[in-house]
Amino acid sequence: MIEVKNIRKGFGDVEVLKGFSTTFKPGQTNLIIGQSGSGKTVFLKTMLGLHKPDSGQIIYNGNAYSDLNEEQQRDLREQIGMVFQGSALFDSMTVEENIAFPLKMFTKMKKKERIARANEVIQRVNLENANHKLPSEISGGMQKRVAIARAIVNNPKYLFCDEPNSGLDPNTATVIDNLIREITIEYDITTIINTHDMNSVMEIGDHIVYLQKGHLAWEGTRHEIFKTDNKDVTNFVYSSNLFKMVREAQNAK
Ligand SMILES: Nc1ncnc2c1ncn2[C@@H]1O[C@H](COP(=O)(O)OP(=O)(O)OP(=O)(O)O)[C@@H](O)[C@H]1O
Repeated sequence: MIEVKNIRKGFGDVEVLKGFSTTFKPGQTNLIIGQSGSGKTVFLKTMLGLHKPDSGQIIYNGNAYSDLNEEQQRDLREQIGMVFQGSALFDSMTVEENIAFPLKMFTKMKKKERIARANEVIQRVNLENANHKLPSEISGGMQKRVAIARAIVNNPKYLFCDEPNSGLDPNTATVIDNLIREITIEYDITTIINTHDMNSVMEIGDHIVYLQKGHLAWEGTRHEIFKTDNKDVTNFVYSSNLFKMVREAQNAK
C-alpha cells in the first residue's frame, strides 16, 4: 500500500502538486489520469523519490519515504518494478538477459539461478519462444511483455508503469493492460499506472485518480467515472469522439 499525505511539489515559483492525499492499495490497478501538464509525471517521480516533496509524505507500507536512511531507500527501490514508456530494453541483450538483469543488479543469485528465475517469468508473460531473441527481433507488444517481465522478476511489492501501452495497436494495448492487471492481482502488487488511454480506464481502472492543474479533482472506479457529474472529468472522458458516440448511443436507448 502507498499512502500519499497532503503532497506538495513545486519548481521555483510554480507549484505543480498542490497538496492532495490518496491511498493506492495492493491487488488493484491504480490509474493516474489527467490533461497534459496536470502533474502526473511529477507525481509519479515524487512517489518514486526522484523528486523531493516540498511538504507532505509518501508512505510505503507504513514507512514514510522521508524517514528512510540511504540503505532503507535502496531496499525499497529493490521492491519497486518499473515499466517505462518506450520499454527501455537493452538492445544488445537477449530477452532472457534483459529480464535477468535486475537479479544481477539487486541479488546475489548465481547466473544459473538468474536464468531459471527469468525463465519462470518468461513463461508467465507467454514469451517462451523469444528468450534468445534480441529486442529488435520482436514486436512492440512482445517488447512490452519483456519490460513487464523484467519489472516483476525480482518479486516487487510495487509496480510503476508510465504509459505502458503507448505506441501499441488497440488489441495489443488491451492484452498488455490485462496482463498488468492479472499480475497485480496474482502477486498482490500495488500497481500505479500513468496513462492517457481511456480504453485502459475502461478495462482495468480499479482506482482512478484524476489530476487537474496539480489538484486531485476526482477519484473513483471505472464504473463510477462514466456516471460522475464532475464536469471536468466528463469533459476529459468524453474528449474522445468514440466515447462521445458511446454516450449518445446509450442516451438514445
Ligand atoms: N523538473 C522540472 N522543472 C520545472 N518544471 C517542471 C519540471 N518537471 C515538470 N515541470 C512542470 O510541471 C508541470 C506538470 O508536468 P508533468 O510532466 O507532471 O505533466 P503530465 O501531466 O505528466 O503531462 P503529460 O501528460 O504531457 O506527460 C508542467 O507545467 C511542467 O512544465
